[in-house]
Order: sequence, then C-alpha cells, then structure tokens
Amino acid sequence: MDKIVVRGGAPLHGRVRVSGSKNAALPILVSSLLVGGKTTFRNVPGLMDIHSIVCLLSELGATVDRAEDWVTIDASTIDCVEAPYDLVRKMRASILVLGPLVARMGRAKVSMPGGCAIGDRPIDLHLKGLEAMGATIRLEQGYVEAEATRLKGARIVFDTVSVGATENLMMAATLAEGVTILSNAAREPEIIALADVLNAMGAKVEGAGTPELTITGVSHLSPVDTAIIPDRIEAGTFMVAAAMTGGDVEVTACAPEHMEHTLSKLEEVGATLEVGKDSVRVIGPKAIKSVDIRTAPYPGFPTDMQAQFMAMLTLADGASVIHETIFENRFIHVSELKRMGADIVLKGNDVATVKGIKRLSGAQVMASDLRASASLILSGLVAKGETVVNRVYHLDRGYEHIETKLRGLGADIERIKG
Ligand SMILES: CC(=O)N[C@H]1[C@@H](OP(=O)(O)OP(=O)(O)OC[C@H]2O[C@@H](n3ccc(=O)[nH]c3=O)[C@H](O)[C@@H]2O)O[C@H](CO)[C@@H](O)[C@@H]1O
Ligand SMILES: C=C(OP(=O)(O)O)C(=O)O
Repeated sequence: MDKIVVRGGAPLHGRVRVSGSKNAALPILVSSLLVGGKTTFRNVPGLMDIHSIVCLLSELGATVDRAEDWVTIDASTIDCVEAPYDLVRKMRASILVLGPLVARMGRAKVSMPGGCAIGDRPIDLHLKGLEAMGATIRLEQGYVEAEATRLKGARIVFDTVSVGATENLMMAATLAEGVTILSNAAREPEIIALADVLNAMGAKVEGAGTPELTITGVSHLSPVDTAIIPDRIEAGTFMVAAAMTGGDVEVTACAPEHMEHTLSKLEEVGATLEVGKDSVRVIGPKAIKSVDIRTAPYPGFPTDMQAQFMAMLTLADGASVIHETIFENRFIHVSELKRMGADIVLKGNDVATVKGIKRLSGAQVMASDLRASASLILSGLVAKGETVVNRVYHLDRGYEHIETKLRGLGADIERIKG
C-alpha cells in the first residue's frame, strides 16, 4: 500500500483549487438510476469512492462513460438489482442505491454495509423509511432485500438526523405514488445539491435545506447535464493547512456559504480570512489560539473537519475541548497524534482535551480513516523531521491528488508507491 512522506517546516503559500464534493457526487451519481436516459455529471472528483460507485452502477447494468472530471451514466440499460458485498464493503455510500432501485425496478438486494473505523453505522432509518413507504424488507445472509410494486408516499419522522437516510428516501420518494414528508431531515449543502438535481430531472422536491422535505411523486424523471458543488471538507482541510503552518493560501473554486462554522472557527484560532464569492484567502496567525469544538449536523460544525482541527489545536496556546457528537468512535487519530508528541486526553469516546505544545515531532503513523489520514498529513506539515503516513488507502477515497496540491503550495511531501 502507498505511503505519504512529509517533511515539516514550510509555511504554505499560493493558490489551490478545490475539487467537486465527494459527498455530493455520490448520491447525485446514484440518482441517475431513477432516469431512463443518459445523464451528464461535471466537476466529478477523481477519487476511489467515485470509482467504486461507478463500478457499482456498471455492475447494475448502467452504461457509464468517464473522462477527466465528467461522467455520463445511462441507466436505461440496468438489468440487475444486486449490490454485492465486495463493492459495498469498500464504500458504505453504496447503500444509497437501495431506495432508487426499489423505486425504479420494484426490487433491490444490497449487501449490509456494516460498521467502519469511526463506529457502528446502522441503516435502520433507511429501512424504516422504505417500510413506511410500503416496501417489504428482509435481511438475509448479510443482504437487505427490499421489494415494492410501487412505493407509496408516507410521513416519515427520523429519530436522528441522517444525511444518508434523507438522501436515500428523497430519491425513492421522487417516483413514489403520492406525497412523502421527511421530517427531522438533514440540511447539509449536499442534500440541497441532490434536491436541485432531482428537480432538474423533473422531480418535485420542496424544502431542501430545512428540517422538513416534501416530495410529490412523479411517473418518470428525465436526463440532465449538471455540475457537482465544491467539496467543503477538502476546502476546509486546505484552510486548516494554511492556518496551522502560518502560511498565506487562497483556496479557490469553493463555496464559502457552505462553510460558515469552519470559517468562524478558523477566525477564532486567529487566522485572517478574506472571503470572496467562491474563494477564501487564509493568512495563518503568529500563534494559534485554543478553541472548543462540538460537532453537530449541518449547520453545526462538521464531524468531517474534527480531526483536521484537532491536528491544528495540538499547537494552540492553551487547552481546547473537542466534543464528537455524530460518530461513536471518531477519535482514532488521537493515539497517532500522541505518537507525534501531542498532549491529548480522552474522556470516554466523545470528549478530547487537547493541550497545545510547542512543536510536534515527525513519526511513522497509521491512517485509520479518511479524515484521520488528513489530520496526520497536516500534522506532518508542521512537525520536526519526517512523518510517514502509512495505509493511505483511506485518503484516496476522499482527496484528489492531495500531495500534488500541497506540493503546489510549497509543502515537502511525496507519495511512495507500495
Ligand atoms: C457519503 C457521505 O455523505 N458521508 C457523510 C454522511 O455519512 P452518513 O450518511 O453515513 O451519516 P449519517 O448522517 O447517516 O449518520 C449520522 C449519525 O446517524 C446514525 N444513523 C444513521 C443512519 C441510520 O439509519 N441510523 C443511524 O443511527 C449514524 O450512526 C451516525 O451516528 O454524513 C456524515 C455526517 O455528516 C459525514 O460524516 C459523512 O462524510
Ligand atoms: C466519513 C466520511 O465518509 P463516508 O461516509 O463515505 O465514510 C467522510 O467523508 O469523512
């Protein structure tokens, strides 16, 4: 497996362009299953997760064409309703095909995704929602089998805010008979992006971005040509890199309006921000100030930025308390950061107290999940000496050419093929 080697020290300078959003692209590519025709998606990031979802759609029989940053998908040719274990285990978002397949084909068989490094990640809300819409659900030999001649509109109140369940049921409801109301729905920019694409296809989705979505089912959807929104987590990762190295970086092709919490926390640590329409210039502070962070569903502080902020706060001028409220086990990076000299005390699985130190020291570290990988690279950028981040498989799921982009900003970073 590849490794990333980082030699710390250089403040980052220059301009970096953000790619299309992984978390928006995944459901939006899946939405092509609802359409009998060729749909074009632009600004699609070159990521392992995109490769995985494209493989899954091809396996289902869709005709997929991909070049540079665009993908066309024609799902009029689908002849299979099974998402096999080997594809689903690589990427949990594969569960998003469940709702669209039942809605379009009347049947789906999808391997249960199971948990992952950041905790148990159940799909009960996806299944309860489909059942409320009239689907019969069976769990057998590690697979979910769902069937419905035609899904029916229903009122669904989510017990917990779930991005994936909101997306799955929103897509399913577009072709259902009657009106579906999703209450306590997720409000992420990726939810709005999906609703916008569905509406462009002819769906009737109202209320995206609020806690209540109303979806009036239609008989069919039509192909569109659409672009994926910028990746707010990739953008945030580069902004943290700029701030913690004391650099001066303009992050371009981003959507600052999706990043309110991340931007305000960057200002709290002392960074100076110049926010444009689709760019943010980040000038790092002389000294990083400690801040407290509590992750929460959007518009709260994103759990997907928690590990990167923790890496920065290891160097703050005091103690910061970080509460992780979304995932049950999203502090695995703590033990690796401690190997680099960080002073972090964990209370249970959800509270970390980070006491700032003068400097981290380079070490061999192991990446456990996607954002943990990013936090270790960021730490390597400021550590004394060499940091080797092992098992970068996770990183490639969610960051397009991160080492090339960081090198463009002056970082001393390389990939060693393994
Ligand atoms: C591909 C994608 O978009 N991934 C994002 C998505 O993941 P994902 O859609 O998997 O995350 P959810 O919003 O569904 O999960 C939020 C919480 O709800 C729980 N839950 C979820 C579904 C369910 O049926 N039952 C249940 O209990 C989860 O275990 C978790 O504790 O949103 C997360 C929260 O912002 C992000 O960290 C991920 O980057
Ligand atoms: C947790 C993440 O992704 P996924 O839901 O695909 O595991 C992430 O993007 O940080």
